[in-house]
Amino acid sequence: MTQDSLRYQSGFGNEFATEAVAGALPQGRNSPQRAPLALYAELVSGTAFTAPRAENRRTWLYRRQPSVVTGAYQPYEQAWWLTGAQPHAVIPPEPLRWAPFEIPQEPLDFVDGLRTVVANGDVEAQVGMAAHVYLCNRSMDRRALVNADAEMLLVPQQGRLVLRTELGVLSVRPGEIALLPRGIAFRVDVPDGPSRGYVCENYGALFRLPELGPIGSNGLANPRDFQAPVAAYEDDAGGCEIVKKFGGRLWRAQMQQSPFNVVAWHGNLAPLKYDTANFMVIGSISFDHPDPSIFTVLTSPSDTPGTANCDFVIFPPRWLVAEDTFRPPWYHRNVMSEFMGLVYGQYDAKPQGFRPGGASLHNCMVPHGPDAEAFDRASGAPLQPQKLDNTLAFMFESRWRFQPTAFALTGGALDADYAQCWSGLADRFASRKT
Ligand SMILES: O=C(O)Cc1cc(O)ccc1O
Ligand SMILES: [Fe+2]
Repeated sequence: MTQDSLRYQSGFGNEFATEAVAGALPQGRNSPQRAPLALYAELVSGTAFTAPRAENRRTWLYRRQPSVVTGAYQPYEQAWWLTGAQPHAVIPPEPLRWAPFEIPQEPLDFVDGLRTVVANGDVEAQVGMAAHVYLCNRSMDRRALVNADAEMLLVPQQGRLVLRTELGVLSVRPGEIALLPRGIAFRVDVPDGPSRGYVCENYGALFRLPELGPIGSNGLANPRDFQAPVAAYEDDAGGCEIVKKFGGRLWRAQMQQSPFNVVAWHGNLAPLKYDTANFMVIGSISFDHPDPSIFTVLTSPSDTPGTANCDFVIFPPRWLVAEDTFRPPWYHRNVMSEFMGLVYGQYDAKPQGFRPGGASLHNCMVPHGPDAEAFDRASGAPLQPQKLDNTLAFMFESRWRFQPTAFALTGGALDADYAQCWSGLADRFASRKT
């Protein structure tokens, strides 16, 4: 499947309607006595039936066989994919950083190549999230993944992904992201070979676009730039292994048919892709460095207003024009916890040690900010308009502290010298000058 052959429908949370075969969608009702073309109707809901209308998400599928034909499940071993906070975990109280996570040589697909870096919350309480990396070098072969625990936000860093989902196909390259609803089967193909990226597994409320407040009715991520697939089904009857994440464990079952057998669907719960190049960036045009919340692409709210279960924030190419201002991020300690990754280029607060494919973690109240080199450069730079170009960093920000996993702490990528990047920040208090 080439990128160009794919068609998409536009809009975040829109009521989509799509059929791969004309006449497959029932008209005027969802569940006629006999669905057209002898298809089975199946409803999948992403919110409670009684969720407020503005938040309600569900989709009707018209398929060759309903999902119930999947047989019994057996446990599936994947020791690297972890879920939620562990009761007695010890969380280092200092800033952490990781070198680019290496893609192993051994054959690994998306499921087997997933490595949890940090996690928080409780999947049973539908609270919290995990940040993973995927490190894979082959496509999922006759295998589909169903995550009943969470929706998944994919941030490719190396290599394009072709995501075949029950609702159709998305092609997602680095710089783009994909949002896959809880419970919808998908397969990940890696046409470029060794592939790496980040995953936010969101156990909480569905990601949505942030309120715009005084920004008005336009800006940041515009709804129409989100793209949903059109219905597409496989004819293949060669069988398929379903790997299911359910209650923090993985399970497998063998299906005789492909789960990608949906001929038509309609509704507002759909996989989506989004090109971050379409993000309309707001910034300071006078002075001071604004809070990074202006860069929020998607937010998963918690039950406390304005205090997210998870915000997905990007730091895309943009102009810096603020006058009499230290332009990179200020030194700070935040109540929210920050997991960051870099898709490409350099991040202005950490021009060196933070590298594409790596990550950093600044948990609740852990002090951080520009390294000494960035501080010195930005303190003395002439404040001409400056384009921060060829760069894309991002942050998963959560109200819940992140626990790094054993893979994160002992897997070889941890940067033992991270704190050294601030050691050059000497006390230069002017009154001590002679
Ligand atoms: O720590 C970071 O690099 C992320 C970040 C960026 C910014 O511009 C302001 C605050 C913040 O936490
Ligand atoms: Fe920060």
